[in-house]
Amino acid sequence: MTPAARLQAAADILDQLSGTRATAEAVLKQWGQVNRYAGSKDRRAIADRVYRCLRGRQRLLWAMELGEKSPGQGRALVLASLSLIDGLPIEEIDALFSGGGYAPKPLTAQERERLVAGEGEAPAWVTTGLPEFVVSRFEHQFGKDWTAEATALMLPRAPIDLRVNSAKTTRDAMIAALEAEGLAPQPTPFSKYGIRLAAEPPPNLAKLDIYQSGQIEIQDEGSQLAAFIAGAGLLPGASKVVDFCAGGGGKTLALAQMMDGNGEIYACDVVEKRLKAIEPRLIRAGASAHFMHFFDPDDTAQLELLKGADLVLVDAPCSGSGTWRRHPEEAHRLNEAKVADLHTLQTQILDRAAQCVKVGGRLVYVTCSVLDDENARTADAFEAAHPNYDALPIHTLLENSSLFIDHAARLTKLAKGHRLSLTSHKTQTDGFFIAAYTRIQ
Ligand SMILES: C[S@@+](CC[C@H](N)C(=O)[O-])C[C@H]1O[C@@H](n2cnc3c(N)ncnc32)[C@H](O)[C@@H]1O
Repeated sequence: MTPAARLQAAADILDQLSGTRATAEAVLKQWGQVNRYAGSKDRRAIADRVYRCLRGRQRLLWAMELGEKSPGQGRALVLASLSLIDGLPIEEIDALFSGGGYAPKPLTAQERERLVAGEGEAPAWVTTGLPEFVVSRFEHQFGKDWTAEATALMLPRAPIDLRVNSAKTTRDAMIAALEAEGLAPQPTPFSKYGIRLAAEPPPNLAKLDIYQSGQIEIQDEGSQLAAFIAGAGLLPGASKVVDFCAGGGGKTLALAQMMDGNGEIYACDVVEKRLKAIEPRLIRAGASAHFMHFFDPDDTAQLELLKGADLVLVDAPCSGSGTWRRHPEEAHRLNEAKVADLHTLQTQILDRAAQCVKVGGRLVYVTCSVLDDENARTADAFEAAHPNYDALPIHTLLENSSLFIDHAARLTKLAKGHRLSLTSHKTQTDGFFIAAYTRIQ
């Protein structure tokens, strides 16, 4: 493909994305399957352009004087990205937008005028890339750090983190194996089982033997820490662990690793299809002895089966705003009404999950959101409604986490009592919120 044809493809994919709920990754993959003539270099260049446009979306739309819902955004985003992000002069853009062959149509007079005018004085929410309604929340939550927090969350491409399965191998062995593949792995700072790879060039991990044999899993360090903090000092040893919102099983697997073959883990979710995805992962990781369970929120008999747990982890459905550096397209699909609905759902789920913890047992609430509506506010609501739970200070968990976590003192400093927020700015992880409780009666 010519560079110009790649730009047209990126514009088409961006248009397709604005009319779907699918992730950018899925749309790009599907495009590659349909357009077989595109080689791997073409696909990489197109994906790179799409992500540049998604990360800079607010700023680029602003410069082209387009609103959130204006049609024809794909072409405008690509044009503005060439000018404002890549710094191409207008003559070079003209040469690419020639209209010949598979190249995009020539610039209109209006497009030319906007490109020449540049972006002018854009307000902060435009330059940080946050959705507009999130800006006041960030200002309130992070004070003077809010732009640094927003920029770290929205603009850079996130690295790829792996969790090493200690039942099968060691981190040193996996670092050596990845180096032998020509990659440049680094140990993550906090998780003792974490390895970090640069996002570029994207490594094809699924083809590696160490992946296929369950020695490594892809999991952000923040997600590893959430599981390791939840089980700190309790695992291995606890006999009944419930992963109440197990989804695809990222944290189930990390908990299984901590359990080291002891006890039973109940992986629950309301979406059976998601749970099914855990099975092959558990088998690959050598943790297939753990029990899996489909959970219907209206079925009290199922809830009975889960009661008496030593640990219940509620990795609740949330906006996923802490992962926007990986899924920039999701940021612009969120709105205030959805956030309010999520807060209500989270309090309902916590209320059910709390019934499953035995007296003396532990409940840990986790989100991959950076919004107080889903974090502090949901925790406040839970605490107000459950006087039978005491706050469990994060520092006591971190003091008992040395099997799994390094530099715990740095994390302790970030904790506020029994609550801990990880952010892309502060911990170079996806954004996570963790709140821990002990059931006292
Ligand atoms: C953040 S995701 C879980 C991610 C997963 N724990 C991991 O680490 O890969 C939240 C999950 O909660 C599930 N969920 C939604 N409503 C639920 C409910 N009422 N009870 C239990 N799970 C629910 C969703 O289907 C989704 O899989």
